[in-house]
Amino acid sequence: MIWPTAELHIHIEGTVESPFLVAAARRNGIALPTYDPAELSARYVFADLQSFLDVHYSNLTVLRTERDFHDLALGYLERSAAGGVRRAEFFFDPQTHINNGVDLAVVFAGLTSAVQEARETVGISADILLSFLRDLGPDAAEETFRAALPFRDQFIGVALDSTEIGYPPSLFEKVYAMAAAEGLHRVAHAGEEGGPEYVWEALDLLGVERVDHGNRALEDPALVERLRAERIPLTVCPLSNVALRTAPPALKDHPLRRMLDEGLLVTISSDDPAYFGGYVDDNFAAIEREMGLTSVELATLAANSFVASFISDEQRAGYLAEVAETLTVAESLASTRALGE
Ligand code: HPA
Ligand SMILES: [Zn+2]
Repeated sequence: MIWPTAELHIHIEGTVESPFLVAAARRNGIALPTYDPAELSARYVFADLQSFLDVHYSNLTVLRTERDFHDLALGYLERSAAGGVRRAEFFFDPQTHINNGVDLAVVFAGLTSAVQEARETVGISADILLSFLRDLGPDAAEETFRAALPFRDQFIGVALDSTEIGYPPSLFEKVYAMAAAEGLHRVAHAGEEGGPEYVWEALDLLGVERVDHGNRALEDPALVERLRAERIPLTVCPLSNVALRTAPPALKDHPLRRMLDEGLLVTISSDDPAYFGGYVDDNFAAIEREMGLTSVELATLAANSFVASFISDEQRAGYLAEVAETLTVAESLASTRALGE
């Protein structure tokens, strides 16, 4: 079953599939360790977040031109639309590209034209979140934010990613206040590798509307209560967590089970699908298969994604009706199967 969903935790740079990487490297004359896409993908075995980020940032030197960013984002939007995604709110890391010598105007031009094209061709609604690299520190984030202000109408919010431990949300209070003053949405990665205190800080000091990952919030009962009471969404990425060893190796042991049981507003996303084994539909298929989630639970996750997304109430109502219809179909298929057994 393909569930209609909103994908809320997706790094556009993490959608750089190996064949695309090789093609862009050849076009732009950038050296890669190998030009065999299968060999590149075979190297994607990670011990933790940092070991992934090292490979990821090294790959991203291939992205140079407006076309590169356009084709990357369009490829993601088309692929995810085919997997049921109706709405995507994707991150990009401006600092990575600026540090690679690419002008911010080039990045925005490519991404924004892809968003427009995909809306027309495959009917997906998408918006862009500007994400700061926490390991480059608060001054760099503020400088990046000021550099992005001329493009204010091309992104709807700010985010925080990269190496978590040692770079707590508190460092970024000022830049988040600047974003709030601009009327931008605010989200942040917290509790992926960092402890519950990172999630508290993201809520209390950055004023985030959603927490990206948030897995380690479960270690603190008072925090779980806060997330539940305030209906704060967690954008959970099951296949990413297994690949980066931030969850147990077997999906059946993933904290998603407890999050659902605790009544948290959990959503499912793919994070960096080119590296972690799949897109949102692949994540749904994996949790259904490995965790034995019921159709009602899968529908809840799909509905939660629209509840948590930055869309109008009218759009939300339309998407939620679609989730309800899909649940009806899933349940009738299940009862037909049961009758045949
Ligand atoms: O999962 C992630 N965590 C932090 N930073 C990232 N940048 C890309 N993916 C990630
Ligand atoms: Zn992420």
